[in-house]
Amino acid sequence: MNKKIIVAVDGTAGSGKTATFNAVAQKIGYEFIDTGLMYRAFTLLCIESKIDFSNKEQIIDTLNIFDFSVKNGKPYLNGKEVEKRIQENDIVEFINYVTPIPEVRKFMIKAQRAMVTGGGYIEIGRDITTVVLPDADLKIYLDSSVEARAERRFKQNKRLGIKNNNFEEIKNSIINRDEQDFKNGLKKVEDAWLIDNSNIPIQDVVNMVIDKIKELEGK
Ligand SMILES: Nc1ncnc2c1ncn2[C@@H]1O[C@H](COP(=O)(O)OP(=O)(O)OP(=O)(O)O)[C@@H](O)[C@H]1O
Ligand SMILES: Nc1ccn([C@@H]2O[C@H](COP(=O)(O)O)[C@@H](O)[C@H]2O)c(=O)n1
Repeated sequence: MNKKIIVAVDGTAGSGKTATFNAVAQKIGYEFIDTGLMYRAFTLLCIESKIDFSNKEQIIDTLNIFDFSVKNGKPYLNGKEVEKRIQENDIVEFINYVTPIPEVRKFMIKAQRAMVTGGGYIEIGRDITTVVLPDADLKIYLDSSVEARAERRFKQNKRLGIKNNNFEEIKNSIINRDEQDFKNGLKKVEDAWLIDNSNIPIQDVVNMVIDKIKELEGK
């Protein structure tokens, strides 16, 4: 019986981490953890709590009332399902106030590490290969051009009926999030497999990754 492994994935905003690795996890029977949902849900809680985002102490204090869970693949904030809400534009507008705060990252990293209790997990984010799961069996860094990412997000927002869907605003938002993510430590580590999917259909990326996981399971 092949042994399931731990897969850690980092990558730039909108590069396709969720769509690609959710599909991989479903096809091979792995648990899928999207750590970005936690940061988005926490940012929503800060918005709903009407805190002053320039006041770090208020953001840190909000951790005390932050209860996050995933049920049937959907994110829940303090018992309320928030899957579509946390993809709205105001989340991205405020998230860069939240993600650089060490106390917030420490809280999230502890929770994200505890979710992976052995083989059979795929965890995605910005600091998974570097901080959360540095000993993962397979590390992947997913990237695409800014143009490709903006185009995809624009089309995705249209499909989801997200309000105020503007291509240039999306492109600038991606550039700003990249800038903050790199400041927060996003990088391709030496032992990570770089996949640039700018011109690779998602299904081909899914198949490439599954082949690699199967190879490593058999070792
Ligand atoms: N290889 C690909 N070719 C074309 N479109 C893709 C590819 N991979 C993903 N997409 C599409 O790009 C969009 C963004 O993908 P996704 O939301 O999975 O990115 P992400 O990295 O998880 O984003 P975020 O960092 O904001 O959470 C989705 O519409 C997805 O279907
Ligand atoms: N491990 C992580 C995951 C995410 N972030 C920040 O949260 C933002 C939202 O994440 P998405 O994957 O849904 O885009 C993201 O832009 C990062 O700034 C993080 O810092 N660490």
